[in-house]
Amino acid sequence: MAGTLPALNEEPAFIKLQEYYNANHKQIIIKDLFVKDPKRFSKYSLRLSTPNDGEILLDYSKNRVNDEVWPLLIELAKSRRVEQARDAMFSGQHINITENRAVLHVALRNRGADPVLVDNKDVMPDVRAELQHMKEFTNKVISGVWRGSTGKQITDVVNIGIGGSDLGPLMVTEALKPYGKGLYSHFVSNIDGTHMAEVLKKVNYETTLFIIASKTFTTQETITNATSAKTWLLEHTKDADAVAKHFVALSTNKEKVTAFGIDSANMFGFWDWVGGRYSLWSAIGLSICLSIGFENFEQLLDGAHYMDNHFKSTPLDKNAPVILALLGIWYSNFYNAETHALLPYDQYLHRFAAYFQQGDMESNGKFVSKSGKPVQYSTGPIVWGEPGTNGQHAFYQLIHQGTRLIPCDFIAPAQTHNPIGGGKHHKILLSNFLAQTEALMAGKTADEAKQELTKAGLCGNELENLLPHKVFAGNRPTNSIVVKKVSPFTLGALIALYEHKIFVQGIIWDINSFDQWGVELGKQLAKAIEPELDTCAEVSSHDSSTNGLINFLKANWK
Ligand SMILES: O=P(O)(O)OC[C@H]1O[C@H](O)[C@@H](O)[C@@H](O)[C@@H]1O
Repeated sequence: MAGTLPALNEEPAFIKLQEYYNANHKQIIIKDLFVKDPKRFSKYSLRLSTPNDGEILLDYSKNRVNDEVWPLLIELAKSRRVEQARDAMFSGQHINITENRAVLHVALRNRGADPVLVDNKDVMPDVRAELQHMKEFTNKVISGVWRGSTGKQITDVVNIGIGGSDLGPLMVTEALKPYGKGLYSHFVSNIDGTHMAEVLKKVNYETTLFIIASKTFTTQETITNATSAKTWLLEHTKDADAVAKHFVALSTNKEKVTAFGIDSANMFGFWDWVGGRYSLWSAIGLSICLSIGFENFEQLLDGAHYMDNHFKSTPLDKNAPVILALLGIWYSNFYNAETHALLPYDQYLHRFAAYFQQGDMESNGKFVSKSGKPVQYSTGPIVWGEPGTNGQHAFYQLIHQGTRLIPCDFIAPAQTHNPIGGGKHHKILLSNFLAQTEALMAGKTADEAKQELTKAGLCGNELENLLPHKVFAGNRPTNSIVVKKVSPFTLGALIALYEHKIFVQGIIWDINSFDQWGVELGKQLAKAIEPELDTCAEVSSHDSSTNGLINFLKANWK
């Protein structure tokens, strides 16, 4: 396990970077770096060959990084003991210190024969047994052997979960729709009854399977939604035994699952060393299996395992997650970038940014270091994004010409699943992806803009007034990640790439990326407020704003 680290801002490698930044950052102009170095692309890009799914290209050459900064960033990773921390995670040490747990989502996709030890016990036999259970169940449901209580084949699967028990399965199910086996997938997460009500309108009780996904099985939203689903089913069937045919649970909490009325034979388990936001590889992935079939789910695991091996065995300067992490640190901690955009040029990846909002912000949204002291530097960025080209017509204006620096990751597949119009759509999509990264980097100078305006027939005051609005400063950094196709394998690799990026950043910032105490306070207060909503009397126990809001709602909800 890595020893105690100095505060990041006192780390010699960090101080060196700070000095370098102070003296030189104004001269780091990406487009000039390309002119100076014809080999820049090959120097600052990686090609990872997968066994069957082509190459994954990571182009990080369009960044404000030169041959002097890069070694300093690598030195920072070394001095923060990233390699030792990585090995501590893979070897099952209790790196989640506030919950005293190992962090071993990598074991869930350990496709080799190696044991993975947690507290001296090999967890792999249990992992494999649970996968086998998922496989058998998936095959039974898809083939129609598993039937509803009235003997009809299951047609619809409703995953009821929230946070890590929703976002991963939802994102992957959407991303891998072309691999669908014919069942309709639905996801209910929000406590807002509208979410459940709208799904129930679409499904038939005789042919619907509800998957109750909750690591703790105590999450208010999920248990309330699950109870409403059960009530709905029983209103339709009047047969209490129907629950066994229409409800399964994914959880670490057998006691609560049984108390809810789900037979433990219909429960798929996992372990406390699987964090919610890293759990799609566990039983929480059952709705993914039911959507794309178990073999494709295994491909997803294989892709993640491939990236795990890359992360484990590649020197830091050629290590894709480390590279992404260091670039993020460069912009967050030196350029004061506050956000990071994830921009997939693939409609199937439309929930990718939402998924990594939890992955990144719940992991690295921390203000104290592992030792409990407030940090004196920025930690996790605000992560956001939408698929291209939609985002271009919404928020790219600010990325191109706003006052903030927004590092962006562009993610694109070389091949589409839907080559409609003879491939025309995909060609246009890809040209937009390429144009955006080029435009963000190169910008448009006042001279160039002037020439354009002159050509368009403008002159005099009219030209001079418009000119400043037509200038693009450029030098806006982007990474481009290109896969051959969004397949189960490449998606698995892509997710693991970002998981490990988040891990590396957490290590450099010296924070615990694996707890989430920040979600607790709101939950506690909501529990206290709920009974206050039951009474008619005006409330005066809070601050005047909260009292005012409660009393307004009470006066208006009938
Ligand atoms: O799976 P569960 O236990 O229902 O938790 C769902 C979610 O709850 C909280 O918001 C957090 O703890 C998340 O990390 C978690 O994913």
